Amino acid sequence: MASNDWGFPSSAPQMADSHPVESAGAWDTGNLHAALQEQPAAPPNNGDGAESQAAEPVRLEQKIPPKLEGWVEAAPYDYNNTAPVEWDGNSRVYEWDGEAGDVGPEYPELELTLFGDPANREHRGIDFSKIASIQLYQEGPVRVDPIGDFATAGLHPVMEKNVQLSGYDVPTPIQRYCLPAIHIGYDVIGIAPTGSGKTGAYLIPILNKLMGKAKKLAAPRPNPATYRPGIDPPVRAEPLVVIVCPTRELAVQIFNEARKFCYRTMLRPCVAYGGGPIRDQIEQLQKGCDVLVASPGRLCDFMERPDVLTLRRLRYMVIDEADEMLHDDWKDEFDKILTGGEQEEGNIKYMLFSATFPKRIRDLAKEYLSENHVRLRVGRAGSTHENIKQNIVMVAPSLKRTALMDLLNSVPPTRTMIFVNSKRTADEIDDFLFNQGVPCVSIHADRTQREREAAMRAFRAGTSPVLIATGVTARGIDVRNVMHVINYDMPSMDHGGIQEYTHRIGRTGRIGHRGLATSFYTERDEPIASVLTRTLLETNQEVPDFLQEYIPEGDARVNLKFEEDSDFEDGDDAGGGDAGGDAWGGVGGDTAAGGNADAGTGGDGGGWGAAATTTVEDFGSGW
Ligand SMILES: Nc1ncnc2c1ncn2[C@@H]1O[C@H](COP(=O)(O)OP(=O)(O)OP(=O)(O)O)[C@@H](O)[C@H]1O
Repeated sequence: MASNDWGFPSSAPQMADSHPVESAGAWDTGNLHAALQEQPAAPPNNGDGAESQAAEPVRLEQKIPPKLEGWVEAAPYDYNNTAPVEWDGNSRVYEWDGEAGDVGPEYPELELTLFGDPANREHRGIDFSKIASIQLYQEGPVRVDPIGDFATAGLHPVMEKNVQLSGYDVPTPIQRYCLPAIHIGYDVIGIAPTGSGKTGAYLIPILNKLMGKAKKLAAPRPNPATYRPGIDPPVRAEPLVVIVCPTRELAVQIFNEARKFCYRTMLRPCVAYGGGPIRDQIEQLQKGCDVLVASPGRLCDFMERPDVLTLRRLRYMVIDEADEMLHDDWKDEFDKILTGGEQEEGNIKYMLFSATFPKRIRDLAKEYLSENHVRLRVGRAGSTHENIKQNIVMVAPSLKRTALMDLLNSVPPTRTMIFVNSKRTADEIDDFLFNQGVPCVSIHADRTQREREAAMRAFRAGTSPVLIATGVTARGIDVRNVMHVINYDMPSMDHGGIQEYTHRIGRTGRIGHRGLATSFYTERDEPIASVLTRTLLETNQEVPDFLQEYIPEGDARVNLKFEEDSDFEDGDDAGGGDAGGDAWGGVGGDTAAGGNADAGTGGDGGGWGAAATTTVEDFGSGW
């Protein structure tokens, strides 16, 4: 389709021309095509344990539609497939046979499974000049000196190798500060944009710190080389590290990262998540578990079985996607996890991470974190970054489906995530797109875990490059080369509002890559209009005509104010010390005025979440 009535880019070159801030090349077709060529027809080894298991999910109609030009063929779900389910939680981990000292030997075959093909390991296309210019703010009673690179970070040689194998050449800003903070032994709150490496920011230093000490700290476990499940006596899981996150998909993803960083160490990672096979999960735990990644419901369930799990050895508790975890829906589980598992208070370091930062996290932090904790923030909490080009398109509700097809046809076929606000819409859009020949899958809370895992595998493998999801199920999901995020429904202000928008569009433009986010806007979305407009302005995006009336008066960029900042409490900074009120709020402002900002190369205001012209005062002053 050459043109359309919706204002979509009608071809990739037009996208290049229409990008308001980037120099030539940011949106050229070369980037898009290169990314597309990185999607192999056969499932690639993404190092996520998904390589050989792609399957398709359920949808209402199963007749195979004609293939849509440019896309791989849409495949129906195979109800006759009676093969045993390959649960993600059973993916192979490095197993130490107890004889090799603190560090185990290399296993090239497992290395390939964990880290993928060496040819694909480096993170091509990352704009590290941008990363170096990102501003980071430290606040609170303690400050740390950042590391410059991984080589001089004091990592154990095996961890350094694992970092290399993961394709990490240069630490991201949140990693530069988290590594020393966790190494020294502080509690940490880390707030950084979507896709900026928060998982590595806590996993690398925590596991590094435990390396070499596992013999002393970890519970005894059977020798995996000789252990016979069901015959030999099992052990109870006594993890040193627990990582809690809100969704099953994210738990699996973090587990897969932990599998990489635990390679050749004595530390054994496990994952526990709702919907997954409880028996298998218990069997895994009974082989010993040092690092447990879990969704809250299943974790609480296991905590009630003291023969399966105890937290008495716990040293590190990480809460990922902390703001979602603090949602009232999770309150009971959360209280229980933080206080009800035999853990020894005083021995545990707490870490909270998220891209968005509502007041609830700050209150929780005060309750659980030690007074001497480190608070790190990259850009304004909840800000989106300029790597993502954001288009907002006015669409009549009745024409959304047509608009969606036009949109998909107006850019080259690429890995795409489509967000909707209800499970029903997810089903309907999945059905609709499938029947149009679009190779899609969908996930939402009513799907069985088997279907959810099959859908994620197919999406990661590229056999179904379009994923339809409700917002919450896709929190934190990291899939390479998602080039386009579509908000078929704009997030509602009652369910996450602009923070939800930030998390959703953050599925693209990750770790220095570029991405496109297109959001359908209807008259019913008026409640989000004002904060959406300010978000667009903050990251130098084009504001469409129908949102012009929401641009703040005066110098628009200077007058940006965000509700979530307005409840920052003055004088709540236990130590402060840096000039200018030590705020976390500054977005690309003058370092002197903005407190303890680290702008790497001096900052051009063009980094992730950084908008050059806003001042610190606009966002309040500290906690
Ligand atoms: N230093 C690094 N160099 C190269 N790639 C990295 C580095 N750190 C992390 N990555 C990769 O960047 C991607 C995004 O990282 P991650 O998922 O941790 O982001 P995040 O900040 O947790 O995002 P979100 O807020 O959306 O959950 C991952 O694929 C990860 O492997």
